[in-house]
Amino acid sequence: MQQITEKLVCQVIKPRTQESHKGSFGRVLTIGGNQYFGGAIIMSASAAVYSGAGLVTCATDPQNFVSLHARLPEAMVVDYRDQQMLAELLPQMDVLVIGPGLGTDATALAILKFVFSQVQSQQHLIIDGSAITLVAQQQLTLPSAQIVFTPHQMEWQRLSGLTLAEQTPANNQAAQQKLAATVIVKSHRTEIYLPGQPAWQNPVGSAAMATGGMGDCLTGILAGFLAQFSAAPAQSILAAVYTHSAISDQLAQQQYVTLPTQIIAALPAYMAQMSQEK
Ligand SMILES: NC(=O)C1=CN([C@@H]2O[C@H](COP(=O)(O)OP(=O)(O)OC[C@H]3O[C@@H](n4cnc5c(N)ncnc54)[C@H](O)[C@@H]3O)[C@@H](O)[C@H]2O)[C@@H](O)CC1
Ligand SMILES: Nc1ncnc2c1ncn2[C@@H]1O[C@H](COP(=O)(O)OP(=O)(O)O)[C@@H](O)[C@H]1O
Ligand SMILES: [Mg+2]
Repeated sequence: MQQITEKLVCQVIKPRTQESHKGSFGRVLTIGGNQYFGGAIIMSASAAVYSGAGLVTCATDPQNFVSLHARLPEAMVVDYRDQQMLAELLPQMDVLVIGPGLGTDATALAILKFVFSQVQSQQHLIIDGSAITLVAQQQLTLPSAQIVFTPHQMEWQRLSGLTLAEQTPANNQAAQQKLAATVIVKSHRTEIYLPGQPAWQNPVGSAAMATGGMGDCLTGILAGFLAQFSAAPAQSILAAVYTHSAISDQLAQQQYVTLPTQIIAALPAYMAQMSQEK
């Protein structure tokens, strides 16, 4: 299996063009966070902002508006039940994230179906957490879009029908081809299945990352990278997966556990470091 390298990350994270503005670095909408899981979508939106997305909006339960603004005043908010507002916002977006903390109730399903009905074929759609569970349970037809699934092994079992023991590279690749989407199967050594490519493995990361919210954080990094490094989406996806774990490894030199919020805070410095390496 091909291993992602730091060199690949440096090829993606380049110094920014000075003649630029927030519109140059992409628009992201993160959708999720019910009344119980607000933290998940706050971490996703935060990771998108801290990894450099130009403009980030968060569609969530209004109960999360105050905490989101307190943590992340850079983000705009919208009520995820407000279909009229969502219909206006969606076409402006380069990247959509759906699922962190969305839950699997009727409200969540209605939001997911609405987003599937509105997304356009050129838009990147990152499907995570509860949204993966809903796609699997409800056997939803996937829309035409640039889809990236980010399941952990249990979510991948729901989506692919493969038990953990059956999740071999060959079986995973066959299941990914059936879905006709990019699939990031998250584990200790995460595997990335991109359409038309041999599989990739992430060689970095450790048990210091085994904390709730770590995958929510990854969705935001993926969104930030896809939004601003839009010329090479496959490379951006690989670089985002590596960056998430490499930052944890740096922090883990001094820490027993590395929190998603600490990885988010360290994103700008890590990206500056990578952008300066030859
Ligand atoms: N602060 C928050 O608001 C948080 C909200 N979360 C949200 O909670 C919802 C449910 O997601 P969960 O993942 O907790 O629940 P799931 O029911 O989808 O899966 C969790 C179970 O899968 C098992 N598992 C097996 N292999 C695994 C692997 N490689 N990685 C992770 N788990 C593995 C674990 O034992 C775990 O108990 C999602 O929408 C998620 O985004 C979680 O991200 C946790 C933090
Ligand atoms: N032991 C580990 N070694 C390396 N990476 C890990 C380990 N445990 C968790 N991770 C990483 O943390 C993330 C967990 O994602 P996920 O289970 O979706 O978290 P959550 O839903 O709580 O946000 C994945 O990127 C996974 O690869
Ligand atoms: Mg998750």
